[in-house]
Amino acid sequence: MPANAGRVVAEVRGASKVFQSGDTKITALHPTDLVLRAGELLLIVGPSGSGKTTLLSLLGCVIYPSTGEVIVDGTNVTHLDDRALARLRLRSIGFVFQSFNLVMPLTAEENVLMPLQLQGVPADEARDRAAHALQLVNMSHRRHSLPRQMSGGEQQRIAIARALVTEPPLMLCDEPTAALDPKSVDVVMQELRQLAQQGKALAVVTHDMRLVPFADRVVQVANGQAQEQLPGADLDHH
Ligand SMILES: Nc1ncnc2c1ncn2[C@@H]1O[C@H](COP(=O)(O)OP(=O)(O)OP(=O)(O)O)[C@@H](O)[C@H]1O
Repeated sequence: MPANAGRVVAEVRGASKVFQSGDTKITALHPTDLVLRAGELLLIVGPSGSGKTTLLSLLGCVIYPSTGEVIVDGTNVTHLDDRALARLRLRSIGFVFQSFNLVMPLTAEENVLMPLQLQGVPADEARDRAAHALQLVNMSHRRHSLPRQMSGGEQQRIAIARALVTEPPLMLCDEPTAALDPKSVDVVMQELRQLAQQGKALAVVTHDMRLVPFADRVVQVANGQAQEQLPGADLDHH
């Protein structure tokens, strides 16, 4: 077990989100409490429009809560300005998306180098760290490939390497397997599981109930209400 296992990496305390569009207010998420610790993979499931992405966006410091607090990597983000929030995201959070979001004209290695270049890491050190990240997702042999020369599963593993190269304690994944064939789903989820075992905290939003066996904990969101499922509970299949 990694030394940091059990450390609280992200916490949502009574956080809610209300979106105002014209005269109407939409409560995307009712007040929610959630603690995410190092060493665990949390799955966030629920039907379309239920509030999953809103919860992930709060954890990701992409939006501010309407009420309550969000604490990431020891920092209460509620009162940070946009720039401080962006710095926190770059330092503490790795994002993985459904559509990989790789930069197409760049090689796998160049994509993984990008966050380090943004952080101003010296070139030699950056190359070593990118090589290590590619090794962690077993993609060293494809470092010179362009995204279009790789399968969806391979591209997602490069995206995971890019997310973890800055060594963030928190990784947030939005439908990371939605564009993948079943075999690649398995490979990608194994990679994410392994990262949890190495001490990262991961939250994964999905519609896909087949991912449940890879999770340590499952939170189900319905109509903006998040509820933690007890292990072995019979989950609604949406
Ligand atoms: N920027 C916004 N402005 C107004 N309403 C929003 C905004 N973002 C989300 N919503 C609304 O909040 C509710 C929850 O949305 P959210 O994206 O969190 O759902 P979701 O569970 O992630 O859905 P999906 O699985 O389809 O991505 C929805 O009713 C949505 O229309």
